[in-house]
Amino acid sequence: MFYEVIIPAAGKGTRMKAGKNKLFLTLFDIPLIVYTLRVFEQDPACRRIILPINMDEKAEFDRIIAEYSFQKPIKLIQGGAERQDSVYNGLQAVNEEEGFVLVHDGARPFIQLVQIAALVKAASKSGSAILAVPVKDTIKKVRDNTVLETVERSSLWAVQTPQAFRISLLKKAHAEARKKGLLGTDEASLIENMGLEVSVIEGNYDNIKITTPEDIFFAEAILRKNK
Ligand SMILES: Nc1ccn([C@@H]2O[C@H](COP(=O)(O)OP(=O)(O)OP(=O)(O)O)[C@@H](O)[C@H]2O)c(=O)n1
Ligand SMILES: C[C@](O)(CO)[C@H](O)COP(=O)(O)O
Repeated sequence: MFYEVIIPAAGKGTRMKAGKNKLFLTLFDIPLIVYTLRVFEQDPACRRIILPINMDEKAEFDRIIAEYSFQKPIKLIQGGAERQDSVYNGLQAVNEEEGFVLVHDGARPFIQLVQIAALVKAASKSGSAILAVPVKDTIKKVRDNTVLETVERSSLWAVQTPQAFRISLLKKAHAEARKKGLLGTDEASLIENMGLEVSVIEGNYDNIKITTPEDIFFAEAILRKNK
């Protein structure tokens, strides 16, 4: 099953406190975004990469793409104010109506091909599929530094990317969200908003999103572990 992947890469990396797009930070001297791009470069099922970026950073992305000799088509497009806007803009570059599209955070460099294959297979059946891992911590709702309630942990999963969708379904969900002014933190929530089923495939805990400064150290530990 072939697919195109949208890799949102237009964020500011505010929580990383690096003063620049965290995707340009290096892990053992290689930019974070290179690790993510390499996975899809190596996946024969991936036909094309669509990269929503801040066009002010285009020269840096062009330099990285040239330096690391990516051969697969990578289409740079303008990202948006929110991650959802960047993905929406990316969808406008997906020409087909049939087939599948994946959305994967540029900030998740450790996705593995075997997980992508399982995800696409699940999406081919249900139309929508996400990777997630069971929550390990106790989760509580808190307000004003006071516990409101403890959330039953057995049904809680920490959601990751990629998320895989039938193209027509995701386009409809984004259009519906725009109409309703709905802003979700992932694509699956827009599908759920339409009352549609989303399959969940268990991923692994290595597939972290590099978000805050300590994640760089976790990332380098994962790279050392997987060498
Ligand atoms: N307007 C945005 C915001 C985020 N992203 C991308 O979406 C992914 C996940 O977002 P996140 O981890 O939140 O990245 P940032 O938005 O850069 O981080 P922060 O929220 O700390 O600023 C990242 O690859 C980021 O580049 C994007 O393409 N467009
Ligand atoms: C899509 C996501 O990675 C699933 O966990 C997450 O919601 C992205 O959140 P962010 O704040 O945009 O990084």
